[in-house]
Amino acid sequence: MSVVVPECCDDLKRERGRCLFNKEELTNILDGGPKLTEKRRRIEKMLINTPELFDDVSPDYLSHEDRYSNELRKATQLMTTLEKNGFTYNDAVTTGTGLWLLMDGNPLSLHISMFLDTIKGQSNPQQLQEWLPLAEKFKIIGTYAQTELGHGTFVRGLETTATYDSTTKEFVLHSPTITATKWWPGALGKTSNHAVVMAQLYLGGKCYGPHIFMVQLRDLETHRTLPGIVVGEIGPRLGMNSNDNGFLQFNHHRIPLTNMFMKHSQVTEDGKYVKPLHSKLSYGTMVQTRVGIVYHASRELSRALIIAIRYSAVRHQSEMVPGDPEPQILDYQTQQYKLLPHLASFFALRFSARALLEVFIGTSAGLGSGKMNMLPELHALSSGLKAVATNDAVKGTDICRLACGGHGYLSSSNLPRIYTAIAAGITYEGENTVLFLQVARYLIKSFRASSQGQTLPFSVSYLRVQPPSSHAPLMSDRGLVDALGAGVRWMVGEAERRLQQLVDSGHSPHAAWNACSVHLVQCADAHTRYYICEQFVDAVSKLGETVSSGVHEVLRQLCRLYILHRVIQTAGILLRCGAVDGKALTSIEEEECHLLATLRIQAVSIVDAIDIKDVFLKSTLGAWDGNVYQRIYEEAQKSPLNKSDVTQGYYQYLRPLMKANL
Ligand SMILES: CCCCCCCCCCCCCC(=O)SCCNC(=O)CCNC(=O)[C@H](O)C(C)(C)COP(=O)(O)OP(=O)(O)OC[C@H]1O[C@@H](n2cnc3c(N)ncnc32)[C@H](O)[C@@H]1OP(=O)(O)O
Ligand SMILES: Cc1cc2nc3c(=O)[nH]c(=O)nc-3n(C[C@H](O)[C@H](O)[C@H](O)COP(=O)(O)OP(=O)(O)OC[C@H]3O[C@@H](n4cnc5c(N)ncnc54)[C@H](O)[C@@H]3O)c2cc1C
Repeated sequence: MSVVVPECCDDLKRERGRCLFNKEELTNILDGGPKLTEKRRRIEKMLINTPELFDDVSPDYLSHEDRYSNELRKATQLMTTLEKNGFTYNDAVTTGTGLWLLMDGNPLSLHISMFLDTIKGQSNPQQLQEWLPLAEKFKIIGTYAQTELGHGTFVRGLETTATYDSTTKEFVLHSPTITATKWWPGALGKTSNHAVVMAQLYLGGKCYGPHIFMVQLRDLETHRTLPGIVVGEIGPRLGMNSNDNGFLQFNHHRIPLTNMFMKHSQVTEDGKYVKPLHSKLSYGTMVQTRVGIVYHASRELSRALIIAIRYSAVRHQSEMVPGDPEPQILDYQTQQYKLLPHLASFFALRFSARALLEVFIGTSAGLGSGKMNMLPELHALSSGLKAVATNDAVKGTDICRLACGGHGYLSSSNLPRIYTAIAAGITYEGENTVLFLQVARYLIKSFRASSQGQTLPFSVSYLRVQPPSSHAPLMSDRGLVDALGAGVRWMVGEAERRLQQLVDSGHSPHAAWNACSVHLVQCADAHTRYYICEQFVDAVSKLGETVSSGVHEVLRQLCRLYILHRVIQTAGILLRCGAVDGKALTSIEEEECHLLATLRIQAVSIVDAIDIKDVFLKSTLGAWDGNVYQRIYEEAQKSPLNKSDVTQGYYQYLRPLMKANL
C-alpha cells in the first residue's frame, strides 16, 4: 500500500499554531548558544547524508551476532564519517546526535569515553605521547575494565592483582579467584584489543590499593587473544544487546612497569611507591563519566518526552463531555500531570548539567596546579546529580511509555529501547544508592563542620546552623526554594541527631550509619534536588535579561512547575519542619493544576524546540508529522512473520495439535 505522508497532521498544525514564543531562541538556549545549534545541525546534516548509518532492518529481527556486527559496522562508519568531515567523536557525543544512531549498545562507546578519558586524565607525559595518538586514530581500541564478578561498587574490594617484579621491571596481572574475573565492561568481549584495568597494586608483598594499568588483550594483526588472557562476551542483557559487554581473566600475565598509569602515583624501577596528592585521584575517570551521564540522561528523557507529548496531541480517546468528539488525550489533566512535570525536569537537568560541567572544569583546572580542595564537592555534586538524573530519566521515560498506552509498548515507538538504555545508568558508573550514600557522608561532615563554626563550600552553605533569614516571600520561586532548603537542613540535622543518639547508646559509628541509611539517602536526594532547583531559578533569572519575553515566560512556567511539584513531593518534611503550612500547600496544589493547563497549550511547541529530528527519535509515535497510525501499520509489515501467510510453525506444531486425538 502506498502512503502519502502529509506535511503535518491537523492536530499538530493546530498545536503549533498556538505557539507564542520564538522556538529557535529556546533551541539555542538548550544547545548552549546559536553557534552550538548551528554546529549540531551541521553534524546532523552530514550524518543524515550517510545512508550507511541507518538500519535497513530493526535490530529486534537480527541474531545476537548479526546485531553486534551491524552496530559495529555503523559505529566504525560513524567514526570515519566524522573524521573525514573534520569533526571529532566528541562532537557527536556532546550533541547527542551520534549516540542516537547507535543507542543499541555502540561497541565503540567505551573507547571514545572512558578509555580515552583515562589516557588523558591518568597518563604521565610520556604515556600520553605514546598512547593518545594511537587511541585517537583507533590504532588501538580499548575499554574500561574495573568491575569484577564479585565486586562492582566496592572498588577497594577488587581482587585482580598487579604484583611488581623488580627483576624484570614488570607487573604480573592475575585473577586469583572466579570472583576476580572482570565482568561487564562494554566492548570487552570481542571489540577491544586493549583495556585500562583496575587492579590491586602489590609492591614487596604489601598492597597499595587499586591502581590503573594499560593492558593489551589481543594481537593487533590477528585480533587473537594474547597468552595469559581469557576474554569473552557475557551474554544477553535487559537492553543494549548490540554491545559486547565482556569478561576477562589474567593468568600471571606480564606487562611492563611503564604500563601503570603514572600521572598521580608512581612506582620506581626498584619498586618504591610514590603517593598521589589525593588518594582518590585514580577515580577521576568515573567522576568525569558521571558528569557526562547527567547530560546523557537529560537527552534520553527529552527524546521520550517528544514522543509522548506529540503522540498525546494526536491520540483521541474517550469522551470528556458526553456526546462531544473524542478529545486529544493531552487535554486530560491526568495526562498533563503525567508528562509536564517531567518536561520541567528535563529543563532542570539540562541547566544543572551545565552548572556541574562548570564545577568539573574549574576543579580540573585546580587539580592541574595541585589544588585538591574542590575535589570532595565535585565528588558529592557529580554523584548526587548522576543519581537524580538517571533515576528521573528512567522514571520519566517509563511514564512516557505508559502515557502512550498500548502503543508505547511497541518496539517501534522506540520507548522500550530508550528505557532499557537509560535504565542501565542507574547501575553503571556507581549504583545510585551507593552514590547517594557518598553524598550523605559529605552532608553530615559539612553539617558537623558548620556546627563548629567552619565555613562551608558553596553547594552546602545553606546547611549553616544559623541561616540568614530569607526575605523572599514564601510563595515566590526563591521563597519556595528557601523552604526546600530549610527542609533539607532539617532532614540532615535529624539524621545527625539520630546518628549521635545511636553512638551515644553504644552502637559503633558504622552500625549507626547503616541504621540511619534510609534517611541518609533521602537527605542526599533532597539536597541534590534543592541544588537543581537553585540552578534552575538562577539560570532562568539570568536569562531573563537576555531573552525575549515569550521564551522567558515559558522557562519561568517550567521552572515554577518544577518547584511546585518538588514542594508537593516533599510536603511531609516541609510540614514537619514548619517551612510551609497546610494552607500554603493547598494553594500550591491548586497553582500546579492551573499551570498544567497553561503549559499544555504550548507543550508541543516546547518539545519541538528541543529540536530532535525524526531520524534520531526513531519512533512511529513521535514523528514530526504525527502520522502515527500509518507508521505503526507499516512498521508491523516488516515483521519476518509476515513474509508468508502460513508459517513453518503451523505445519510443525499447530496442525499436529489440531489433528491429535486429545
Ligand atoms: C559525555 C557523554 C557521556 C555519555 C555517557 C554514556 C556512556 C557511558 C558508558 C558508561 C558505562 C559504564 C561504565 C562503568 O560502570 S565503569 C565502573 C564504574 N564503577 C563505579 O562507579 C564504582 C563505584 N564505587 C566507587 O566509586 C567507590 O568504591 C566509592 C566512591 C563508592 C567508595 O570508594 P572508597 O571505598 O575508596 O571510599 P570511601 O567510601 O571509604 O570514602 C573515602 C573518602 O574518599 C572520598 N571519595 C570517594 N570517591 C571519591 C572521588 N571519586 N573523588 C573524591 N573523593 C572521593 C569519600 O568522599 C571519602 O571522603 P571522606 O568522607 O573520608 O572525606
Ligand atoms: C550496562 C552496564 C554496563 C557496564 N559497563 C561497565 C564498564 O564498562 N566497565 C566496568 O568496569 N563496569 C561496568 N559495569 C558495571 C557497573 O559499574 C556495576 O554493575 C556497578 O558499579 C554496580 O556494582 P555491582 O554490580 O557490584 O552492584 P552491587 O554493589 O552488588 O549492588 C547490588 C545492591 O547492593 C547495594 N549496595 C552495594 N553496596 C552498598 C553499600 N555500601 N551500601 C548500601 N547498599 C549497597 C546496591 O545499592 C544494590 O542495591 C556496567 C554495568 C552495566 C549494567
